[in-house]
Amino acid sequence: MKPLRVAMLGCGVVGTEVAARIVDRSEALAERIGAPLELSAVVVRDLAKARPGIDESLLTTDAETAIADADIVIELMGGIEPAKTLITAALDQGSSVVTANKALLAAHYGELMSAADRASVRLEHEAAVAGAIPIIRPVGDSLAGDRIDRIMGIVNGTTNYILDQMDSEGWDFDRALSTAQELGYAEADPTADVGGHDAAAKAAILSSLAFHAPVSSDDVHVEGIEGISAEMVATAKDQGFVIKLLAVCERVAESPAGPGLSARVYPALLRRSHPLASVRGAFNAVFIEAEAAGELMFYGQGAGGAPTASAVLGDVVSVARRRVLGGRGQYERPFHEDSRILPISAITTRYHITLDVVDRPGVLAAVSEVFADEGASIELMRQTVGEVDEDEMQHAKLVLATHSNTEAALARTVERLGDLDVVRAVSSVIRVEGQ
Ligand SMILES: NC(=O)C1=CN([C@@H]2O[C@H](COP(=O)(O)OP(=O)(O)OC[C@H]3O[C@@H](n4cnc5c(N)ncnc54)[C@H](O)[C@@H]3O)[C@@H](O)[C@H]2O)C=CC1
Ligand SMILES: N[C@@H](CC=O)C(=O)O
Ligand code: NA
Repeated sequence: MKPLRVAMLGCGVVGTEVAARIVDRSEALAERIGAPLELSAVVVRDLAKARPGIDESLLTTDAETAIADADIVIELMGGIEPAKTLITAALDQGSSVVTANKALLAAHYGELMSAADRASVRLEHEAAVAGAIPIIRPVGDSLAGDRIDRIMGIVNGTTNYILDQMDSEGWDFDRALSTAQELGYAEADPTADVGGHDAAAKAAILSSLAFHAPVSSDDVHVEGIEGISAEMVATAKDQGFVIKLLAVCERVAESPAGPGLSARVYPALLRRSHPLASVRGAFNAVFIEAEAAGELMFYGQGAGGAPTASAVLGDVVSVARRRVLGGRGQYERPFHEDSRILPISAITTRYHITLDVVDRPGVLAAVSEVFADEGASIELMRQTVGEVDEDEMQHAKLVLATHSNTEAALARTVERLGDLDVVRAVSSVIRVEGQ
């Protein structure tokens, strides 16, 4: 059978691994597809850069010609433009596209999927969420007959690596981040990882698929790990917790703002016995709660060249098979459910609040009064003796674990605690997830 021509756009950490495998595994891939794959072009920015293992004659800076000449296009350059224009051109001419670009998908999911639909081709993106872990197909296809109620996961390898190295090795933030970059886990601009935006893009894609409604990255409440200090990591550890950057996507049946969907990303405490607490390094894990299936858990490498290449190549085999067999496969489109996104203030969570207080009678009463006023309640309070300051005032550290309450009530409580005379500083506020 005639070879299927594959153009690859971008040849960095992931692209290098994908190109090498298309060549090295050509026989096995041809068997699985029913036709050989031919890497027809590798679009790069810099032709002079050494790329061991890649046939130099394939390198080009001319993306348009490479696409025009291809049956399948793999987009691994990242970013919104020119990726969006190039993918659209590929789809419009009838080529199937495989991408790992979550930033682009989370911003323009509906538009790009419609372009694929119009041209009766596929736009596959398994690598865009949780790297090597098969999660797009399970959520979008395998569970399409069920009702997904909640997804909670670690979906960013870089931040999990950073938090894990701080927790287990006592590394500082900067050292952990630069090592994550060296290992190929981080985005070209690592503030996307650290600021939670990469995880938010993944939460948007998962929410769209799980809830059959358009959810974009702008709909996701995002907090990153910039504010997580070595002290917070150590305190969490002392108390039997670990800090993880979590993505939570859920259907909320009741809230002060009514029913709706919530998608959010923030660092949170998990008990060390929680299954997500043992997710180390750049690994990811995703828990799904579905009405009929019950609980499901997916675990594996969420970042890095080779693991991501595995997901990309799975998609390449899938779209190539379809070209051989004919037919485009089924898409659910347009999304048919309401995407009423709830504000974070309407969501129910729990907080751990650490206060630096003056150690004198009446402190606990003042703190408790604020909680009572705001309708929030304390589950646990722990006080440890602090330092004596320059005014010879004895300080104490007060850690308060709250019961579940709305974010609005907890935020107001924290604000009012900070205004109390006896509170020198609100040292940290962090949510708690899991049992
Ligand atoms: N590195 C990882 O672990 C994972 C990455 N991804 C996604 O995969 C994509 C690629 O990521 P990496 O390989 O890590 O990034 P990278 O930065 O290592 O590679 C991107 C390559 O594309 C090239 N490029 C960018 N714009 C270009 C243009 N206009 N023309 C030609 N070449 C261009 C860059 O020069 C670079 O060599 C991104 O969308 C990323 O979000 C997804 C999952 C995991
Ligand atoms: N930068 C991302 C790469 C994979 O999606 C991450 O760290 O998870
Ligand atoms: Na995946």
